[in-house]
Amino acid sequence: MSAIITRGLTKKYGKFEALSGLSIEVAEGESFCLLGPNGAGKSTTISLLTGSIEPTSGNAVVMGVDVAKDPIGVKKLVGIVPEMEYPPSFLTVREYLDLVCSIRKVKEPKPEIDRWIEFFGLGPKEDVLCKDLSKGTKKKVIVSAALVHEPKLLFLDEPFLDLDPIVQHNMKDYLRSYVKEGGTVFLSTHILEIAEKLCDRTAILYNGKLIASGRVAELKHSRESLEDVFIRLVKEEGA
Ligand SMILES: Nc1ncnc2c1ncn2[C@@H]1O[C@H](COP(=O)(O)OP(=O)(O)OP(=O)(O)O)[C@@H](O)[C@H]1O
Repeated sequence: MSAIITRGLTKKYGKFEALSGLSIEVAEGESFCLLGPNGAGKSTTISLLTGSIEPTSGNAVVMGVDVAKDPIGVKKLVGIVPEMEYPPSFLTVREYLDLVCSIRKVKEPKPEIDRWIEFFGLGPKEDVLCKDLSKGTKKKVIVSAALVHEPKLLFLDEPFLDLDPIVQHNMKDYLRSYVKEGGTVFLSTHILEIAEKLCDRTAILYNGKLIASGRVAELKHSRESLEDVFIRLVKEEGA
């Protein structure tokens, strides 16, 4: 079954088209990477797929749910790490994760919360108000909140930003095993080295348009890295 299907997905702000007729399909159990220069439309795509904004035209179906018709229904099924989001300043780390578990109706929240607190080394900070955390620690809390209800599909918008190299490494390992066990990852990142290691397929956006998509290996010429592919395709498009 497809985890994500979009058909002609378009978002306009006035006359400006932030996303133009995106049609893609992501299978369950796949690790899919959305790439593109600044302003290409990556966050717009994730916001449309998670029901945070409405499309101007076209449609998206996520885990069998039509996003425009049931945006709340989609949120229940997926984990989301938005690009720019901080946990609520007035809650401690544990209180926030507790709140997320109760909203997502996690049956046994404590072991789940303990698991992510341990994974991200948040133990010494679990009773600290989120407003008093460092930027990277806030990111760890946001990622924990996306994972704590064990969703089958993860939307990750620059999830590695602000995380130290050890945490990035552990996250990569976790995401690999998550996909191996049947989870689906939809990742947007500028860290192409990570994208190359994690993703089976990719789509590259430029000025809101899809300029390339396919298996990472198939987009490469001979010895190219994903970074080489990205720079070549974006330069060709720009020219
Ligand atoms: N609310 C808005 N009103 C007007 N324009 C917007 C709005 N939100 C996004 N845009 C524009 O849509 C385009 C795509 O933005 P988006 O955030 O999706 O890009 P991105 O690929 O995620 O970029 P980055 O890599 O810099 O995060 C940009 O030109 C942006 O300025």
